[in-house]
Formats: sequence, structure tokens, C-alpha cells
Amino acid sequence: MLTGTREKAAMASATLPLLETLIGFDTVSRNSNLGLIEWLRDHFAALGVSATLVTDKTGTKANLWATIGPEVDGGIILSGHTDVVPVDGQAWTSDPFKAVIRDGNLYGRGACDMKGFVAAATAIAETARNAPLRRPLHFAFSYDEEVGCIGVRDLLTFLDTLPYRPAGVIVGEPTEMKIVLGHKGKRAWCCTVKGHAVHSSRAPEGVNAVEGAARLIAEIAGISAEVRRNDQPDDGFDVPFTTLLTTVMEGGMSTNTVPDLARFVFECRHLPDTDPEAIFARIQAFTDTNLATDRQRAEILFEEITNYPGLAADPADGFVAAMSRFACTAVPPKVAYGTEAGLFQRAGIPALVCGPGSIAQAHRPDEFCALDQLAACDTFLAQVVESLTV
Ligand SMILES: CC(=O)N[C@@H](CCCN)C(=O)O
Repeated sequence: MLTGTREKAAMASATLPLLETLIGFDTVSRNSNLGLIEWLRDHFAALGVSATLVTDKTGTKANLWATIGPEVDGGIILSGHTDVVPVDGQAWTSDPFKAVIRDGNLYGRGACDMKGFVAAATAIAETARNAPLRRPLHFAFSYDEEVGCIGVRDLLTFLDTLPYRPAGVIVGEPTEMKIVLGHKGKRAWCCTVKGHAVHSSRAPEGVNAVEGAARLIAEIAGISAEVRRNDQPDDGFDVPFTTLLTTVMEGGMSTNTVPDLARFVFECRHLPDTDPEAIFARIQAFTDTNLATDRQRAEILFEEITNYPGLAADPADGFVAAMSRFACTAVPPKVAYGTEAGLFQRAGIPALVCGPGSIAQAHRPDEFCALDQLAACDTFLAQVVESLTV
């Protein structure tokens, strides 16, 4: 039941019913997003806009690309991911996949991260359809962002085949509608240490995989402290240096067996200008020199599991400067979490992050987006569309 003035004002926009529909699709990354993406494709078709689906290899997931206006250079991309993080084990007040409005907020999984922006972008499509656009408004909706910015890579390959170049992209992750100009990059690896199992009473005859992993983990912590001491701090970030740490570990099978298998996951969240490859090379070198004796029989394998670059937007870029007139720059202007913006920038498309809601609400039970944030996003996007008519 909507009673307050704020609720009534928000209801006047098409964003709210769209957001309710989008939240209704359970697009946790392990599931297919096709139900949602095909619904959006049909919604665009009803507006007379033909959207292209860029499908993954399995055919169970897809990105959506759509354009309104002339197919020329200088357009603006509105970008959002359609997947959400799981709700497993979280205590929600109401069904996470059924949008509910309470106290001026809209609750549901993905309300701020980031179906709120996808809904607002879809709502503005109707305005754009009726506006005399001189440059295009593009829509880029991806899958599998939450598991390492996977889907958008195929979308970027597809963009490369198009005969026009957009001026920039707005990635609508939750920033409380402030313009964010930078974020860290991330690399993560899974390290498998294979040793040799014997009865633990005969320990010297075995190769202890857990001890090998422990030495490596301690070295990673040591390198982390050194990187922190030596990195030029970037005070634009709340954590102003590169972080390196082990996040998961497992190994061994019984109290009386020399363990022949250990596995751990470690990650590096690096400043945009720090080279994570050089950090990884140090870990590799330590492995080669210090674990060499063990390696005569032990095997150490590194598998990269996440890799996305940081974002360092140029405030003097024409697109970035123009967008900054419609919203204020966040203080600090950079965020610790990663987004697809770094990948757009690496593909040569100027990128910034700006979207409704707060990252503090993301990934939690009772995730919400404030209705006045959605309204602020509607206003911002109306200005974006307006800027494409001149
Ligand atoms: C699993 C993983 O690497 N997730 C990425 C995805 C970025 C989400 N915005 C991360 O933790 O940064």
C-alpha cells in the first residue's frame, strides 16, 4: 500500500513497476538470465526498438544490446548487469524475489545492485524514443558480473564489430547517484599443492601439501605488507593501497595421514596503476626457489579465477566532464569494489560509475533502494537523454 507523498511521486515514473518485474526474475548468477533478458527484449520491441541478444556458449545466458537514435559515433551507453548475488542462508523479512515498498524504500534482491539502474534505464527508453536524438542512446545489459565480470566481455567483442563508437558509458552500480571516477582492479587465483601421502608416523617419507601451502600463504601475506609499504597511496580510495590476501583454504584428510592435497584461493585488489602481474611473478618466483626441494615430488599449480582491470577515468574527458554537470562527484571519488567500467575503459570507451542506491545495502538480506534515489536516477537519465538532442 502506497501512502506517502514520496511513494506517490515515485509511482508516477515507469521505473518502479519495471523494477518490480525485474526483481521477480531469480537471476542469481548460477541460474539462466534468459527469462529476464527476453522479457526486456520484448519490452524494447514494444517500443519499436530491436534489441540484439549476445548469447554465451551454452545458450543459457545472454547480454542485451539496443540502440535508440541514429547509428553514429558519440552516443552514450547505459550499462548494467542483470545477475544478482545469492540469498542462501540470509534471513529476509519478505520474499527477496518479490519487490516490497516500505518506509520510502523498495526492498528485493538486486534493488540497488543493480536492477534499480536497469529499470531506470529501461524506463528512460520511452522518453528517448520520442526525443529528437542527434546521437544515440545505447543499452548494454550483461550477465555474470557478480562472478567476475564475465558476460560483458562478449558484449565488448560484439561492440568492436559495430561501425560506430560511443562517447562513453555510464555503469549504474550503486553510488547514491554520485559520479565515481575510479575503482580497483582484481586478480584472484586458486593454488593447488599436490604432495605425497604416507602414514603420519612416517612423515619424512611423505610430501606435506598443507605445509607447502602454509609457506606460500605466509609469503603472500609478507608480499602484501611490502606492497602496502611501497605502493604510492592513492587517497582517492578509502583503502588507499593494493591489498593481497588468502581468502579460502582447505587440505588434509585425517589426523594420521601426511596430506597430499591442499588448495587455497588468494586475491589481489590493486590500484588502477599497479601491475598485479609483477606481484604474481614474485609469488611464482618464491614457489620456484623456496619450494624447489618439495617440488621434486610436489606439484604446485596456479589457476587464475578472476581478472578485471581497475578504472581510472579522466575528469577532463568530454563525456566525463559533461556527465559530471548532471551529478556531483563522489568524495572520495573512487571505490574499492570492482565494476564492468574498467573493462569498458580498457576497450577504449570512457567510463564512469553512477547509479541509484548505496553499496552498503548490496549483497545483504533486506537489500533495498530508496525511492528518492530511483527518482534522482530518473532525473539524471532525463538530462543524459536531453544532452543527446543538442
Ligand atoms: C567473484 C568475484 O571475483 N567477484 C568480483 C565481481 C565484481 C562485483 N561487482 C569481485 O569480488 O570484485
